[in-house]
Amino acid sequence: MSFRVDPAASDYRWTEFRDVEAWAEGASDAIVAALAHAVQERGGARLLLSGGGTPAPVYRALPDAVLDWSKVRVGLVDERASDAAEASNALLVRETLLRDGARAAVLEPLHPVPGDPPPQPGADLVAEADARHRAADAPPLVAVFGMGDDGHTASLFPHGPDLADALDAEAHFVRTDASAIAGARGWPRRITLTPAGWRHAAARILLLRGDGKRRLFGRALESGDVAELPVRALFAGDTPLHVYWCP
Ligand SMILES: O=C1O[C@H](COP(=O)(O)O)[C@@H](O)[C@H](O)[C@H]1O
Repeated sequence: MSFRVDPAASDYRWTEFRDVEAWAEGASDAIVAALAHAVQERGGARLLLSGGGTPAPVYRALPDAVLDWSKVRVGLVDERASDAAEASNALLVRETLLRDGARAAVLEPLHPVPGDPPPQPGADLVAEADARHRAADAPPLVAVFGMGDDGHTASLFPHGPDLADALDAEAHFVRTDASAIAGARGWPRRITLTPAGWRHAAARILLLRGDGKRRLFGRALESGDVAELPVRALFAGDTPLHVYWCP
C-alpha cells in the first residue's frame, strides 16, 4: 500500500455540543453554509452523505434551512448492497432529508434501493458513480462522513482485504467486500468513495456521537496504521476535516 497520512500533522477542527439537538443544529448549519457557498460561487453543489445509526438527526434538520435545494445534487459516500430496507443508506437519506424544500434536490443512486425498479441490464452503477464524480462540470463537493465503532469510515474497513487497493485507487468510487469484517457481517458488499474521491472536496464533515467514538477518534489522531483505523484516511484532503461531536 502506498497510501500514507500523518494524523499528527493533520489539519482538523473539533466542535462539540452539549446534546443531540444542539449537535444536529450546529452540524446542519455547517453543511448548509458550505452548500450555500458553493451554490452562490459556482451555481450548484453536490452533497454526499454517509449512512449508519449516527447522522439521522442532522439530516432531519437540513430541510429547515433556507437554501435553493434545486441546485443541490444529493448522493452517497457509500452504500451497502442488500435487499433489506434497513440496510440502505439511500433509504435513510430519503426518509430523513427529502421533505419540504429539500424535495427539490436530486438524489443520485449508488446502488439499487429496495423497492425501486432494478437498473437497466448491464448498468454498472459504480462506474456511473465514478464518472459522475469525476465529470469536469461537477459542482463543488460537500462530503459528510461517519465512523464505525471499529474505526471504519465510508465502507473502508480495518484490515479489509481490498482496503489497500481502495486507499490507493485512482477511481473515486470502488466496490469493497466487508465479508471478513465482524462489524459488517450483515451487509458485506459495499460501494464506497475513496480518498481520491474526497481529496478535493470543498468541505468534509465527520459526525460523531458518544464517548466511545470520541476516544476512538483520539486514538486515530495518534500516528499509526491506516489499516488499523481507516478513519485516519480522512486526514488526507485539501481542506481541513471538521468534526462535530456530541455525547
Ligand atoms: O456501515 C456504515 O457505517 C458507518 C458508521 O455508522 P454508525 O452506525 O456507526 O453511525 C457509516 O458512516 C457508513 O456510511 C455506513 O455504510
